[in-house]
Amino acid sequence: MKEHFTSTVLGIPRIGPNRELKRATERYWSGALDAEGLETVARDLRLDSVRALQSAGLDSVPVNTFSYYDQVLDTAVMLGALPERVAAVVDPLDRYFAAARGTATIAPLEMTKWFDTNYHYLVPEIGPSTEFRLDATKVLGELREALDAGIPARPVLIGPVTFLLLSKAVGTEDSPLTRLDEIVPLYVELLEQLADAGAQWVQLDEPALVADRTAAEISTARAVYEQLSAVPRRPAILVASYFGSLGDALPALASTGIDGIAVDMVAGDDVIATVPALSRTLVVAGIVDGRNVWRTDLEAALATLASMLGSAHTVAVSSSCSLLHVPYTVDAETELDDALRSWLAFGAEKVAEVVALATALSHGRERVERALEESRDAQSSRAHDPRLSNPAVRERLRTIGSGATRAPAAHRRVQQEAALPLPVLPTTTIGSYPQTSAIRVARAALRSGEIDDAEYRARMRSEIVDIIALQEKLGLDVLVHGEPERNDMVQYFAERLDGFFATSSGWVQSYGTRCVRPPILFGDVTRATPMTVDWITYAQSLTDKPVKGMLTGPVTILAWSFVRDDRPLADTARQVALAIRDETVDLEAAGVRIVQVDEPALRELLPLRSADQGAYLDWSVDAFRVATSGIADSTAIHTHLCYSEFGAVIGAIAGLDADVTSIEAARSHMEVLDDLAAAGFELGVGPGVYDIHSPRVPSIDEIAASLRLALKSVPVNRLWVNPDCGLKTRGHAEVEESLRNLVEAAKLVRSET
Ligand SMILES: CN1c2c(nc(N)[nH]c2=O)NC[C@@H]1CNc1ccc(C(=O)N[C@@H](CCC(=O)N[C@@H](CCC(=O)N[C@@H](CCC(=O)O)C(=O)O)C(=O)O)C(=O)O)cc1
Ligand SMILES: N[C@@H](CCS)C(=O)O
Ligand SMILES: [Zn+2]
Repeated sequence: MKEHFTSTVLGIPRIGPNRELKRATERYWSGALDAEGLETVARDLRLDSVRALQSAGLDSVPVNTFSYYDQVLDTAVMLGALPERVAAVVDPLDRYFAAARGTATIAPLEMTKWFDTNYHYLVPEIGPSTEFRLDATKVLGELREALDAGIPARPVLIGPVTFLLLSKAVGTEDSPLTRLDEIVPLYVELLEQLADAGAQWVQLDEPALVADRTAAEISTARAVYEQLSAVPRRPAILVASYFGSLGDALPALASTGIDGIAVDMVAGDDVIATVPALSRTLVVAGIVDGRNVWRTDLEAALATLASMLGSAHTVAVSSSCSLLHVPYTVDAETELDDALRSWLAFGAEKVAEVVALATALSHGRERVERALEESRDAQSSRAHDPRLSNPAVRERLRTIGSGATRAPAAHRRVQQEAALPLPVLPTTTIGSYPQTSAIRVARAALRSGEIDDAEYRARMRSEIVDIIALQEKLGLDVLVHGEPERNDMVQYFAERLDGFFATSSGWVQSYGTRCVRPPILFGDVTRATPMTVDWITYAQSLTDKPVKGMLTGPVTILAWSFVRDDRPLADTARQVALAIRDETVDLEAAGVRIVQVDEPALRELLPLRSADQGAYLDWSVDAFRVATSGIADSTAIHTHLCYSEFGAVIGAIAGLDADVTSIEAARSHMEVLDDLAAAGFELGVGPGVYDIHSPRVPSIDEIAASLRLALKSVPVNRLWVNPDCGLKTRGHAEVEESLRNLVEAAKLVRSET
């Protein structure tokens, strides 16, 4: 075995402790900062991060986990696999951003969920025109930068199998995986270049191996790593898995000549002792949770690690996955009470936990007695805190039981048409209108005390006046209030529910420069007072057209929060559902006739292994039904789904039993409609008729063509007309033009029916 290390993490956040990279990149895009200025910000952030990891005591430090946008896009650049359409952009940085975000004339790469996280990657397009060619500039640069600073740097790269499994075939039916024999030689060349540059170890990430894989795919992975490990001049190879168990891929990888395997001991349950070949390999034990924010129970972790050592393995301690998914440090949180603070570990605190565990393994637990004691105290404080348990909500849920349902859909439909007549092909939007800088500045001013609550509300009301006026002018049929008052569709609710607390600086990258501040769900969840009724009723007071109530569903609230790990997720989902149910009832009592309950993350939480999916779909559908079955038959429930390949959840979408489902469909050319029909879906549906992820304004003809296509799969009396998703990231001018065309297209197609 090559000389091994004892402590590491698989990756680190990169957006900057105060979102410095986000701000610098957005300034570069707007022309306010040049490329050199942007690179200076980036280099300073990289060096600060790796120096902090070294001084915290890690003896192997990941590098090349920095990215200007996304690590999968970086890998595509490294392999020469950008689509031909961006080649016309001469400057490499601008070409990179063109692939990520598109330009006025170039469509960007598709963006999709990174496994079951709230991070999104760009999907490489592999086809006949792809000519792979190695360009290792980025990784070699970041390696050199760290080595020059005296850091024991370990370059991190996406492995070849995962890269191709995450790519999509374009212009061919052949799976990208058939191109392995073209990219493996590039990885061989890369290993040689990294060795020459002084890398002792390299990390090749293969998270795709924790999902269900065929025997053929696993033996392909084995063959790849046999080939790579046979390279004579190379760094030691660590193959990293995360987000679940490797299962059969573990013995397959262990049988090759690789030097280390990282296993996720939080989300996975691989049993190291059952794979004898692992005794030749460094086992990098991902025992510190890289995805949630709870402090590690160090005693329990030490016991697990000791049993691995007992079975004669060489072990290094690590995070279970990259720390990209957690905020930088708890130290930045100024508004937490001491008890809550003591339960948490963000990025920096997780690194300290890794170091404490590794020190205990190498030098004995007495060296870290203080850390062990603090960990024990935190476990005990959390277990006994009265805020964690609310007997009333538990009792309420027991009485609701399972299987909450409404009357049959056909009956509801009659009631709803009588309560709220609408034209055929009703037009609507998904909820949010542009979150302008004026809105965010007002919110920042409220936080800093520069304006008071009354002034803030007045400003938001004035936004709502404008948004309602715009929709009336455009002639939309079902209006929304535009969500100006929401910092985020999950955080807004979490800030108003008991059982959650919000962070002040806990930013996590969602995609590109877009970040979220996931709230922390720590105790039983209840709703003290209505959360949205004032805003919706105000919007309704401004118009005779119906305004939709707008809520986020229980599964999405959980998916985009850090959730408690001391209760089953299914129970917590039902508690959140009850809070949303109470809100639907209050909206209805205030005269609202349509309540939309968004579940864009329904697909995201789907377990990666099919064996676990059925149980998840059961409880997630049940939670939605608990949330939406408290109202009269005459009140319509709408839902909205996006950001997904819906395949495995199509049946569940039907199971939600929402009266109308708006669903992302523009990019898949309405294919989802046939899938829904095949799953027996017979309710209202609003397939998105244009993609809101791009500033491009769709023409009337284009939208009309989408509607005609949709009408081949959905009867006219069930079809709604709406964009793919909310408009919060778009600008006012393009929104107005796009929606004008949407309304015109609906009129045109109505005249044809
Ligand atoms: C639909 N999506 C969402 C996901 N997850 C969520 N939790 N929420 C989502 O909506 N996952 C899947 C997708 C991902 N998509 C997006 C899209 C857009 C964003 C985004 O725009 N994020 C914003 C931050 C949003 C926010 O919290 N805003 C706050 C704070 C705003 C702020 O930064 N204020 C400044 C001062 C004001 C100024 O000068 O502009 C400051 O504090 O310094 C708010 O509005 O109050 C982003 O900017 O990244 C995320 C995911
Ligand atoms: N109502 C939300 C859904 C986003 S998925 C919005 O319009 O932004
Ligand atoms: Zn959406």
